[in-house]
Amino acid sequence: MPTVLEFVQAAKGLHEKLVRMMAEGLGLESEAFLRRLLTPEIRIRGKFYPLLPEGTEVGPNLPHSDPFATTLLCDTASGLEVISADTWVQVQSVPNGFIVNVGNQIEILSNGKFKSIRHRAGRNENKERLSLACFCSPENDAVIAPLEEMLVNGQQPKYRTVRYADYFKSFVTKGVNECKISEE
Ligand SMILES: O=C(O)CCC(=O)C(=O)O
Ligand SMILES: [Fe+2]
Repeated sequence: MPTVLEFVQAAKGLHEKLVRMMAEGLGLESEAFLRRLLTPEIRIRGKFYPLLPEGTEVGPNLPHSDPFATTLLCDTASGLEVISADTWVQVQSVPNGFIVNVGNQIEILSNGKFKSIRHRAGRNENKERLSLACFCSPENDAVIAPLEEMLVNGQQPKYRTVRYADYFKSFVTKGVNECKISEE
């Protein structure tokens, strides 16, 4: 099998395993999220961040949360930043490992128990950086809404019901920077 397809298959397996563990972590049946996401769709995107001469002006890296279910990211040097207590914190690159972002779809399904992390991608100040992101999405026709199991003890849904393809279209139209999860 070609290497890229093998990689995508492995990423899909890891995504499914993680999503099962997340459901179990909330005390739900292990398939509770996957049943709603239907067949996961995986897209990969590579980005190269060159080492730039000192003083080079670069545009801002847009803060955003990923519109997918999860993002699995590997990189060759640190550069991703996440917001923590109103401060941007650089995420340590993990050699031969993945950084896992919870995406908006898991936040919605869990009715906000899992937070889709706000992040921005950047260069490393000291060396060039290559990142490879695996975006793991629900199927286009998947209907995403807070799971009924999350609406116990009077909990109200914090997000409206969306069809994934419509959600994604709105995300792309508005631009990552302008979208709030509940509006997307
Ligand atoms: O290149 C990175 O570090 C992450 C890129 C990213 O956040 C994205 O493509 O959504
Ligand atoms: Fe992202």
